[in-house]
This record gives sequence, C-alpha cells and structure tokens, in this order.
Amino acid sequence: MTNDDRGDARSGGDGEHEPSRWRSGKPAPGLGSRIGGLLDGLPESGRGTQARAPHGAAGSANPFRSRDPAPPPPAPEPPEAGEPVADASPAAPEPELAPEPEPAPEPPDPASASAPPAVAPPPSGPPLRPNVIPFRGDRVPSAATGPRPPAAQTANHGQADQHPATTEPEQSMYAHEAAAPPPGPQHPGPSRPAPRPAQAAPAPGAAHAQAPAGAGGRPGHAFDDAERAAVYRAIRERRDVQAGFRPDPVPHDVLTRVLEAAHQAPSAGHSQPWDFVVVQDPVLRARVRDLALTEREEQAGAPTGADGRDLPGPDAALDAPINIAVTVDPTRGALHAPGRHAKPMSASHAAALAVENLWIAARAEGLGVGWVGHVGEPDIARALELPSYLDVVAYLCVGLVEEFPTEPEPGPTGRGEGRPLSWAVHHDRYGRRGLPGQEPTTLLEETITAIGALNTRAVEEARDRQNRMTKPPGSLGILEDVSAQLAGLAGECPPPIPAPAAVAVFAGDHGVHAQGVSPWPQEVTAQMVHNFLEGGAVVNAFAQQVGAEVTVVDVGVVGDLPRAAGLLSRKVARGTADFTRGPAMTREQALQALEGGIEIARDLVSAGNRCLVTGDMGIANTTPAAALVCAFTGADPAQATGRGTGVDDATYEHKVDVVRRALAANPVDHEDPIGTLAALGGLEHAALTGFVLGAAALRVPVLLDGVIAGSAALAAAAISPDALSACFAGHRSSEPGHSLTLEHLGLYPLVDLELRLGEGSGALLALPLLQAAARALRDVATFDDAGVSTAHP
Ligand SMILES: Cc1cc2ncn([C@H]3O[C@H](COP(=O)(O)O)[C@@H](O)[C@H]3O)c2cc1C
Ligand SMILES: O=C(O)c1cccnc1
Repeated sequence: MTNDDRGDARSGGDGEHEPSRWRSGKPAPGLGSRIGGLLDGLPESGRGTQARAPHGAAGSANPFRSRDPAPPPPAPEPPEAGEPVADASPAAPEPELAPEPEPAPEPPDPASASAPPAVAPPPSGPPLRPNVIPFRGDRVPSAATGPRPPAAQTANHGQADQHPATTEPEQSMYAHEAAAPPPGPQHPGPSRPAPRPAQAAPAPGAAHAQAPAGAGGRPGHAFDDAERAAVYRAIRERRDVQAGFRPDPVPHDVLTRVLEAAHQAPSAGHSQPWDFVVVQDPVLRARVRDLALTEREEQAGAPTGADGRDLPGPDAALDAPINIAVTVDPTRGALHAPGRHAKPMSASHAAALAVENLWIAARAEGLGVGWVGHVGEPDIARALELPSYLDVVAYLCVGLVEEFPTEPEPGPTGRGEGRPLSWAVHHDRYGRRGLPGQEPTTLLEETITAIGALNTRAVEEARDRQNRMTKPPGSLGILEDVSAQLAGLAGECPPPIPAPAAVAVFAGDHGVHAQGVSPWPQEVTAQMVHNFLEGGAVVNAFAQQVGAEVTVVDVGVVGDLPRAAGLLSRKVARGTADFTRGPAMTREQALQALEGGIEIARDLVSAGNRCLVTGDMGIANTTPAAALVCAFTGADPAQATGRGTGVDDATYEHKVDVVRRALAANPVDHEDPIGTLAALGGLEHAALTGFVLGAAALRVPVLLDGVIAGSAALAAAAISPDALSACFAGHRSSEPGHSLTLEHLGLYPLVDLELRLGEGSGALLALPLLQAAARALRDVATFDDAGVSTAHP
C-alpha cells in the first residue's frame, strides 16, 4: 500500500467523477413506485436511511469513507438513539425472541438435577410473540376471532391468561364464545372416537383429555392456563442434549410413558409405521459411537471448510444409559392407506413426528434426548442388524442429565440463534412475510427498512478507547477506522470479533458472453462450480487458510448442476439475456435474485456466522460489472472497463464498445437502481446486492471482494445508502472499474496485491485484518490498566 494510494482513498471520493445522482440520498429511486409502495406508510424512523443524509463527500453519514483530517459531521443516530437496530439483528432479540418475563415459581422438577426456569404465561403486551394461540381448538377463525392488530391481540392474551374468568367479553379472545357457543359438539361426539385408554402408564393429566369441554373454567376445547403453559414449556425447552448424561437407569414407567407419547403420533391411515428399538447393550452402542467418530474425522477434511470439531461429541451413545432407534417400515399399513402411493415419504414423516412426541414427552419427564444426526441411517441399521425392510429415521441417546442447555441447540458454527418466526411465516403467497396480524412485507422491503446508520456512541467509544490503548494514537492507521466502524455497526464497543466467517460464491452466466467479451467458454462457470465443491479452487484454499466456510449459490448458471453439499440452488434463470440488445434481466428476475441474496445472508448469519464474504463466478461477468460501474458512478466505459480474465488489446477495445452499446441500449434511469441492476447487471451481481443489503440489515460486516462485488455494492448503496455501514473493501482489484467504485463509495481497500480473480479471493485475504482490528480494540490494554506512561504533552 503506497502513500499515494492512501491519498487517493482519503480524498473520499468525488475526484473527477461527477457526483452521482445515486448519492443524492433521496428515497431509493423507483422502489416505492415500482415494487409496490416500498416506503409507503412507514414511520420516519422505520425508513432506514432513505430520509437521511447520504454518504460521501456531500455529507457522509459514515466517518470512515474519508480520511480527511477535518472531522465529518456526526452521523445521525439510528431510530433508538445510541442503540443498535435491535430488531434487525438475530443477535438482538426479535419480537418473538424478547426476553422472557420473570418465570413464575413452580415446584422443582424431581427428575431434573437443575430445575430449568418455569414457563411464563404469555406476555400481556406487544410485541406479538409466537407460541400464542390466537384461535383455539380446530375451528377456523371467524370474523370475530380473526387476526387483530398486534397490540389488541396481545393485550387480550395477557388478560385472558391472567384473569380468564373476569375478562371483559369484548377484550377476551374468548369473547365470541361467551356470546355464542361455537358450533359443533362440545364433547367428543359419537363421530369422534374417544381417546384410547392408555395401554400402560397413563401420562399425567391424561384424564383431562377426556374431560368435558369447559374443564378448567374455560368454554370450548382449550386447556386451562397451567396446562397450556406446560405444553408450550415442554416444546420450548426441548433440547438436543449431547453431553452430561447421568448413568442412572431410566425408570420403566417413565420410559413407557415417553414411548407411549411417541406411539400416539399421527400417521397416514393410522399405519403407525414406526418401531422403537431400545438399545442398552454396550456393544451395540459402541458400534454407533464408532460410526460417529469416523464421521467426525471425515468431516474434518471437508473441502467446503466444515469442521468435524463442530459435530456433537460422539460419546453420547455410550454415556446415555439408553439409546432408541426410531425405525420406519414404509410398507406397513393398508395397501391403499391414504397418501401411501402419492406421498411415499409419508411413513418417514410420521416416524419423525413420533420422534418429536418422544422428545417433548422426555423433556417433560426430565429426560435428555440427543439425536445422533450426522451418522448415515443405513450404517446405523447395519450396526443394529435390523431387518432389511426397516429404515432408521432417528437414533436418540436418552437419559437423565446434569442439566438442560438454556439455549436451543447451536447451529453448525456453534453460534446460531436460529431464524425468528417472522422470517418463516408467509401470507397467501410465499414471500409475503409477517406475523399474524401484521401487514405482510417483502423480504426486500423488510431488509431496507431495517438498515440503519452506524451507532455514533459506539464509534465515539471506540475512538476514545483507541486513544487510551497502549500504543501511540493513530498508530494502527486504517485498522483504527475499521475497528471503529465495526463498533458502530455492532452498536457496542468493543465489537464482537467478526468470526466465524462464511464466503458465498454466487454463480451465474451472461448472455453478453455471445459478444466475445471473454476468452473463456461459458461452460467454465459450471465447471468451476464443480471445482469449488471439490475444494480445488483458489477460494477454497484461501478460505481454508483463514478459517472461512464456502457456500456456492447457483443463481443463474446455464447448465444443470447436481445436488451437492455446499451448493445451494437458487437458479432464477439459465443466464441473462445479451444486454446489448435490451435488458439483461426482467425486473422480476432481478428482484428474485436480490431476495435470494438477502436470504443467503440471513441463513448464514442465523447459522452463527458473524462475517459475510462476497464471492462470484461467472464467465464474462466483468462486462456487466463495468456497465454497472458506469451507470452508478457516471464513468465512461473506457475508464471502467478492464481486461477481466486477460483479454488481448483487440478484444479489450471490443469489450469497451460492448459496454458502450449496452448503456445505449438500456438508458439509465437514475430514479431506479433496481431497474438499472436488472438492465445492466448479472444474476450474481443482483444476488450480491441482496447479500450486501441483507448483511447491513443484520448489522453484520460484509467483506467485499473485487469489481463484481464492488458493482453490487454500488447498487446496494443506491438502494439504501446506509448499507455501506456494513461494507469493508477486502482489496483493490486490478480492474480499473474497481478503483472507481472504491473511490465513489469512499471505501478503503485492506489489501492491494494486484489480484484480478474474483471468487472471493481478495476479500478472504483481508479477513484476518478485519478480525485483528476488532481484537485489538477488545484485547489491548489501556495506559491506565497497564500502568504505562503516556507521552509528554
Ligand atoms: C478458470 C477461471 C476461474 C475463475 N475464477 C474466477 N474467475 C473470474 O473470471 C471471470 C470474469 O472474467 P471475464 O469477464 O474476463 O470472463 C469470472 O468468472 C470471475 O469470477 C475465473 C475465471 C476463470 C477462467
Ligand atoms: O475483480 C474481480 O472481481 C475480477 C477481476 C477479474 C476477473 N474476475 C473478477
């Protein structure tokens, strides 16, 4: 890195480039009008950055875009002054992940060594939580019971739960029933078979299942408060327990009740296709343990960077006093049982439901259950010498445990918080997301709304700490800016170390390849995807070196790709159209790819990753990247176009002309960044744009690779300027369009090694720098702490 380079980057960006209209900070051009009133009706504080000052020389909201000595104007505070955008981060509580109210006291659980917190009643105020029962029994919601605004609905819950008998009818979720009894039998009628008598030890409270409606002081079929709380508690506190089993025997009656619960699972045609092989023989359990050990060793060398150490300990099969293999016989039941032929998986689904019943009942009994999920089922079937017509659905380790983990089982990275419910609920059409009673939004709308500026308080704390750290002020150079940006992004100082990291390599093909802009045949895109999956590409080597995981995403490869671990199929189209003749993509295709990128960011973060790294693969993709750079920065094609994989002079001239013709064929609408992306980008560029927006919404840093990622970041910043708060330029590519991009966005490249590869290679090399910056802020002692004298004034 030279001083000259630094000087360039410090200038903050406008240079000779016309200050682009993309940086005007206006509401994201075209979004509101073109994708259905994106910002309409949002409160000012919920508009993300759309109404705020833009980045860049004209008034940067991000103090790191420029290294000018003059202090930039303070960034506006995010909606909750001084706080991270809590509801945008999976690390911060989502509405449904809100802290539990104080647990109600309850008698200690005799079967569990340490009594877990008692279940709390549903909260009495907003926000909406899952695990509430808006409607009871099996009746369809009527107008009277249909979704209500969240506040009213939750208020009803609180009141109904706390004072069911005295709740005002119009406030009660049961009001309609008080006024008019629901139709249909209140008691199990003759058409409904009476519950079967328990065959062995009846479950506690089983008698209640036969109680007439109204038991517990409530009309209808609902359980009373304590029973409902117990049901939800058992579901919520079910844990995958992989360690800490006690050798104590499991009492026969307890085990029988748990198996009885499993045996009551639903199955097509009541075929009950499961069996439960209760394994106590240490020889058999040791066989399964050995299988688990082998799997762990094999995964340690997996090419995508998965690490066998992340797998649960293999010893649970031996430590737990009982193992249970839940098997399925797909041929059991009547030949014409419903679904038998149309849905061949239905038997396995039923057996999986039996597993869940078993698991929940075991939790209620204080028994830990750990699923040995990473060993092949056929191997387990062989180890247990099962009949050939049986398949294994689950192998469970069961026993009394020292304690139940307080948090749900972590993801493969060991850090996963899981997906909030609101990400998983769709209204009518997939993609219209929201909790019951909420106005559904698209993924893109929700994402843009969540994006916010850096937290200035955390930035100031970082600056203050850096000046007190045992080093001369400013001596960590750019890394001081980096760590302060990380603090502002996280909303806390010191910020979390950006680890683990995951690189997503988005792959797509390009219609413009037909114009001869790359010396490489198009099929190299698909061939390289295979190479990534085999672990043979540069991105794999670099990811391995820096401890990142590689995920490959097919957003638009022309050819068919096989199903493979580490490959996500999100194919929007088989390549784009030739943009010298019209738009490369339709708006719908671009939106689909954008949302695909957001979804990948969400999935990687909810799996526990704390740094996202961009990667790309697509023969000819430097051509649309150059076109996007021209469109978003105002650069001329002769400035922005590079040699990509290494074209000769004649091809280079032709490539510049192709970019010029593409811009002529697709006049840029400065009010419409998504339209511009659709017209001039590629599917991987659009997905990368979504990936950047998704990371910013989650307040997780995103390390940008070269010109492909840079052109996507230009689009992301045009859609939502504060998305740049999450962006770190991993490196400076040799592609001239990339330097223009960095300058325009005011991003400072961490590495400058004349790389011109893509795939995520340059960004991965910068990962240790990003992590070191955060670690320094966290670990370096202050002068006070270390007793080191400060400089003379
Ligand atoms: C073997 C090979 C591996 C690559 N890995 C990344 N790229 C990079 O080069 C391509 C863009 O350059 P152009 O626009 O000139 O085609 C993209 O696939 C990009 O990811 C590669 C290219 C090749 C040939
Ligand atoms: O900078 C990049 O991302 C790049 C450069 C050349 C070829 N492919 C990608």
